[in-house]
Amino acid sequence: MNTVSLNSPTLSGETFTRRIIFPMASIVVVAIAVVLGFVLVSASGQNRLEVEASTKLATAALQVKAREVARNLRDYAVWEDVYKNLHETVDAEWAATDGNVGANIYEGLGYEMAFAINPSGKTVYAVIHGAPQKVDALQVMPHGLKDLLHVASIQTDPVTSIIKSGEDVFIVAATGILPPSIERSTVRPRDLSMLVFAKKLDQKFLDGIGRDYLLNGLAISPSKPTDAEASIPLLTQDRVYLGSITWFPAKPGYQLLRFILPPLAVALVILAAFSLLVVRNARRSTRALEESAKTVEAYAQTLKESESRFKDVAEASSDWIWESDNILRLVYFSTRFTEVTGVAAASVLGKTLEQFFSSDADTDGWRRLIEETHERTSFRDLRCCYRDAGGQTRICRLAGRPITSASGEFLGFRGTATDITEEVKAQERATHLAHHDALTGLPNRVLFRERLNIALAANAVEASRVSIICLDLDHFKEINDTLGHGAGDILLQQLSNRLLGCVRSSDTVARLGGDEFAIIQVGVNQPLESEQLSRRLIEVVKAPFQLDGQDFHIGVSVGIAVADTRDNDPERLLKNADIALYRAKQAGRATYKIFEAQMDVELQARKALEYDLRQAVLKNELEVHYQPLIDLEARAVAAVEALVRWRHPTRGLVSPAEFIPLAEETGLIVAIGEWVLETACLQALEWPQLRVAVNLSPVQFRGRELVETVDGVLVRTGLDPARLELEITESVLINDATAALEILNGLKSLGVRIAMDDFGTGYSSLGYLNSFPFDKIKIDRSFIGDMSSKDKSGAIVKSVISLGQSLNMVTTAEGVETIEQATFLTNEGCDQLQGFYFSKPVTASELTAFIDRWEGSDIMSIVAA
Ligand SMILES: Nc1nc2c(ncn2[C@@H]2O[C@@H]3COP(=O)(O)O[C@H]4[C@@H](O)[C@H](n5cnc6c(=O)[nH]c(N)nc65)O[C@@H]4COP(=O)(O)O[C@H]3[C@H]2O)c(=O)[nH]1
Repeated sequence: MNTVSLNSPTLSGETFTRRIIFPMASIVVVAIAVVLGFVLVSASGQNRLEVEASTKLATAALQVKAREVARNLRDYAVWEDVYKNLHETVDAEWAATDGNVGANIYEGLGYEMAFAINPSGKTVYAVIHGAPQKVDALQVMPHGLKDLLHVASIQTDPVTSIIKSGEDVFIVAATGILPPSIERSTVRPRDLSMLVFAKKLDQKFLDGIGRDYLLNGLAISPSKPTDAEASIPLLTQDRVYLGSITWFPAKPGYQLLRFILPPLAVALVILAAFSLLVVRNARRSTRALEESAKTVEAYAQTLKESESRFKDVAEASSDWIWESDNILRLVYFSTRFTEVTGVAAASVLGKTLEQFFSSDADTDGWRRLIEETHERTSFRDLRCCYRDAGGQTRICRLAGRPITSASGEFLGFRGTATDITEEVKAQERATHLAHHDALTGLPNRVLFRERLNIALAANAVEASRVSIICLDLDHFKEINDTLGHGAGDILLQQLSNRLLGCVRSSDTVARLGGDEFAIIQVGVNQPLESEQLSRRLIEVVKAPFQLDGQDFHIGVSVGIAVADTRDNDPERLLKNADIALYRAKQAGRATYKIFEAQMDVELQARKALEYDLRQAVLKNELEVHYQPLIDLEARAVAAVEALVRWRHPTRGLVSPAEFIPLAEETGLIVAIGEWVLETACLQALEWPQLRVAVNLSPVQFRGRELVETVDGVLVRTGLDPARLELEITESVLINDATAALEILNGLKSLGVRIAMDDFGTGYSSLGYLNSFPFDKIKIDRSFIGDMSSKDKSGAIVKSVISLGQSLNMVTTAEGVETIEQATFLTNEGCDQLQGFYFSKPVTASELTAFIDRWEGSDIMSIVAA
């Protein structure tokens, strides 16, 4: 048998090389390759995970910002005043007023552009950098805006997109202008005007996101991102590529490589040199056996050094390395362990993996750790918890693989642990932001809907225990307008705390947007508990709010809808609560209403009537009737009162008492009032000897343009202002006396006459008669009707007539129906009579016939007869 001995003179260099050097060199090369491979894979894995995590974070950040734009936009789009001033009529002056859709959009909310676009696609209002401009939005954003508007017109909620304008990229949100008082189903989507907000993705904006979300070097790049950058593409609605948002993610893997690769390279070079040397020596002579032995020793030493270098490098990485024995007891930690955790390795060595690592509530990492280690299989990316030296729970990501002996015997596990506590916290922060309102910290609409779904799912089996309580602040806008948005924000924060103080921990208080709040209440005794809560809410909101060191009072209207176990649709429940809220507001605010099916029926009927009325205005179904006013001194017709009528295609002639309140509520009265005024003035040209009286609604006094409107009508029709008499009621003066008096003085300066209508029915403050020189007092017909049955009414009529005489005002008695009333009023010195006794309100041609009939004769002979 051939034996090989180191001392054997027969061992040739070739044999030595073949038997000793090649196997050894191969082992070393393979070992280094394995280590190198492991390090490279682990480094690139770490880099990839970092890029993935930061990409998710950046995407979530952009979505949060887009939702913020959409939320802000929605707050404006559901605002009644925006509907009135940018859809029904276009009042650019109103819109440009700070606090409406003017400079505050840029200065307060930071939107570079805002547009209102009417249903035909025309930009009716634009504000750029806070200044109103006459531009076409579709030209400012030629690519993408049209598509976005189309999508917005078929969506209930605002839609957002990335759109390029010139060289700049914007987050653009669009939605239809539609206040909650109008049911969406009654309006065709293409008839809605669109409100558009645009937020520029400029460097300042990106720096803000970068700071909030810990993203380094966030920027917009039109070209392809470099390898060092992570990116998310910016795509329009129709997926056109506009560029990318790029940033520099941390590269923990590269750091590891920087430490590991140089010593490994050195080891390789040394190994190669050593191998060459050994081979050359072996070839030369067997005498080198002794030297070879030394060389082997040196080689072993080099390997050891290499290992120790690897160990040093491993210790320098941010992760720590652990090892367990075959019964899963921890037997080794790299020194990084103590540096990262603060825990002395000795205090943990000997504990099992299960004893040291514990479960992370959000993942099943720990359970998998138990399974994988018992299965003796490799694992990675397991999220587990451990306690640091301070007893704080930290989260780490574990990777490990089994160690086996050459014979395949299981020796234990070896692996790495990465502390990801900060990364997890950042992700949690992003999730929180997406579900909570940034100002108040309350759940936002998204979380509210999630909780509502959960509550209703539980409710389906238990009984009707869930209710939604919708709240809307009364007069919040005035606080915002007078004290500014900062004060409004403080008020909302104080209010949130008060609301939270009223509910149980099982209830949810959410801010749905603007001054809109909603509560999910779970109670056993509904609707009693909701009513009790609503009373409490109204009480706590009534208490004064401290703003700028002063006390401010607001109120809240509350709408309640209780879930029905048979019908658990959250959408419908919210809508019902909204309807109840609307009814609460109608009922005089600072009150609550519980939804009843009848309310919906009434609301639908009201909406149908409102729709018909809008159509009536467009289809010219309105007409003006005239009622004569008899002058008792001239004993002839002195004036006519214009009274609007609606000739409804199916209902016939509808009385103004039915539709004027609705027209006032919806603002339609402004257009109707101007039309009546112009029609009556034109008609009056045919009755040159008569004055014409036209009713003005208190709503027409809210806008400041009434004087301009009346002046315009007088100029257009050419009617002598002295022949026009405007009738107002006391309610005009009650709302805002100072502003109303300013408008009345403006009207008076045009030369028209002003009459106080329905005198006696309101507050009848004599102060009003003092503060403004009315030309006429009209005694309400209720007093005239009661004169015969109640002495008191007769006395009131007498005193009003003498009041008019002493203030030098004409007195007109309305509603004269009998000869007795006419005789009494004549005897008491009343100046004018109006009523069915003489004529009902009739068409213009019928009135002409009436005037012709009495032309030249004493009309009071009717009374005498
Ligand atoms: N029972 C009885 N009623 C009499 C008699 N004489 C006149 N009337 C009614 O008394 C109302 C007088 O108008 P008003 O007090 O200004 O009260 C008006 C006015 O406040 C409002 N209104 C009518 N037209 C307009 C309009 O163009 N603009 C505005 N803002 N309001 C209008 O609707 C109210 C009701 O109008 P109408 O139904 O036309 O009712 C008219 C008229 O038909 C009578 O002898 N007996």
